[in-house]
Amino acid sequence: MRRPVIAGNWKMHKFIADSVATALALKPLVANANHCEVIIAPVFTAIKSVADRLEGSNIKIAGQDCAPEKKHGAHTGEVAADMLRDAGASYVIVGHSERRQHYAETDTMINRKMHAAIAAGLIPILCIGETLAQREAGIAERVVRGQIEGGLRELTASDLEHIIIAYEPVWAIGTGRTATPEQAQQMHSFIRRVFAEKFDEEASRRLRILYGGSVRPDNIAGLMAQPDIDGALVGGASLEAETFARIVNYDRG
Ligand SMILES: O=C(CO)COP(=O)(O)O
Repeated sequence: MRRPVIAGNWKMHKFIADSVATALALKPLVANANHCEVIIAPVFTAIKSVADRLEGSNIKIAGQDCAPEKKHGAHTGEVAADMLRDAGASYVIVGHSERRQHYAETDTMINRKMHAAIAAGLIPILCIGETLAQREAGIAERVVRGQIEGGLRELTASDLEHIIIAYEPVWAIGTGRTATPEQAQQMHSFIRRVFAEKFDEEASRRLRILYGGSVRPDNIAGLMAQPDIDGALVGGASLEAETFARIVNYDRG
């Protein structure tokens, strides 16, 4: 059985005080959510404050990105994976489409970040997904396969045990246009097949694949009912504690 993961990506939102207030409001609302892992990803500057206030709770912290370098050094503006860990994070989002699109992150760079995250003891959440143009051109699967192969290059079997993949079709992010549960399921099942083919059948059965892109309280249950959807990476709807808690506490039938 794969334990579901519901993660909130706060992107570049919230000052420290608001981050802490949202986290503290969320805490009692998800305290009984034993069916899943609950993760929030605040901005770098708020991680330590949020982590301190959530200590002992069932909410875990993710960074939104990390440096590709493992060793500390002259890398202005970067935050090392072990620094995130030091601040209280146990997960890190890697290769989000906004970083691929707006900050020119390549699969090669994303692969280095995966290695750095794992070396620091963080669980990386590797984001993959095609653009609308790629879907319309009929190359969505080819793109996703390339992102899996590129992103996971030279990871060992034991590394692969610990990663999470998030399928986030770019056309569904922040657009209100969610993939249908069937569209998402189709790609999730493809991702699991590629993973089994490239790596190992057994690990592919344990791999958790999250869906991201306009997830809301009213569409989460339909997505989670699909056999290969193991959770969600939520953007906009994770910013408000009450709304995110409704997603975490989705109707499990
Ligand atoms: O990018 C996302 C999560 O990483 C999804 O964002 P939205 O939920 O706002 O569409």
